[in-house]
Amino acid sequence: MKDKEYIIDVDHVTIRFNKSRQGVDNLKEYVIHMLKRELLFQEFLAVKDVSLKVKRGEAWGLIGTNGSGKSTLLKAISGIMKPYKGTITIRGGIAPLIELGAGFDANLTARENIFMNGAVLGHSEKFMQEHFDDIVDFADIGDFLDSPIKNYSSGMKARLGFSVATMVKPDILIVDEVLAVGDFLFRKKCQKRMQEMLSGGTTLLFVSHNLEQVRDLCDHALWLDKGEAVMSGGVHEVCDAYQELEHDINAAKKKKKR
Ligand SMILES: Nc1ncnc2c1ncn2[C@@H]1O[C@H](COP(=O)(O)OP(=O)(O)OP(=O)(O)O)[C@@H](O)[C@H]1O
Repeated sequence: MKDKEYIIDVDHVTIRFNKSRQGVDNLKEYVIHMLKRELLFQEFLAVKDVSLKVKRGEAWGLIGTNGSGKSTLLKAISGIMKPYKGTITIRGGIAPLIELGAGFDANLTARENIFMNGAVLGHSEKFMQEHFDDIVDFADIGDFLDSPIKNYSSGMKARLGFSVATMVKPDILIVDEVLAVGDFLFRKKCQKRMQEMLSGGTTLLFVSHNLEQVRDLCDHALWLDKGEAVMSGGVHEVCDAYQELEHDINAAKKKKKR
């Protein structure tokens, strides 16, 4: 297959952070530490030499324990951060739903935020007016439409974010754990909308600790552990292997406690 047929092509990507040993709270402290040469660069690789080739219309689940690099990889795919090594090629438009409330101004109301988000996404006011009722209906935020977002619960923020991001069918939808805060009914509603988008040809990258949801929605999975790709392939094969290991670790912990 020619590489061009991949809508997302992550090729041997490494992402590096600086974990300096000193906690620095302000510029004065920074200068003092720097002068004392205490502020050493401490390299930390959150993603190590990971490749991920996704074809148009595929749905990939990213799984792994806390801190395994899932969100960091998604941020790099969304263009929020640059890889230290390797390349990422994206052939389509992305709707990233990565951090709760990202893209919203906490001091503005939901109504104002919907229009502001639309403008950021390049939609006209007329277009937003046409879609406004659908967005509000799906988010089901009712009486809070004219309250500032800072007064919203995390579930309400997730509803609004999901509703805005999926208003127009994107080529690629990235959903990172934001649905975890939504209630059961809302999660079901989102799952249905994601399934409809998948049937319509959207490509999905989905991070969740809920493996049942991953199995339901995705056809492929990538398992990350401490930044490394442990396994990638069919969703059931990868989830089975991951759950087997989880089961073994829990059994070993129980044995140790006895
Ligand atoms: N801005 C940052 N600076 C330094 N280290 C970071 C930064 N962002 C993430 N990390 C570190 O990178 C590692 C991977 O984090 P990441 O959020 O990608 O993991 P994750 O698999 O999404 O975890 P979770 O399941 O808990 O959401 C963690 O050890 C985290 O502490």
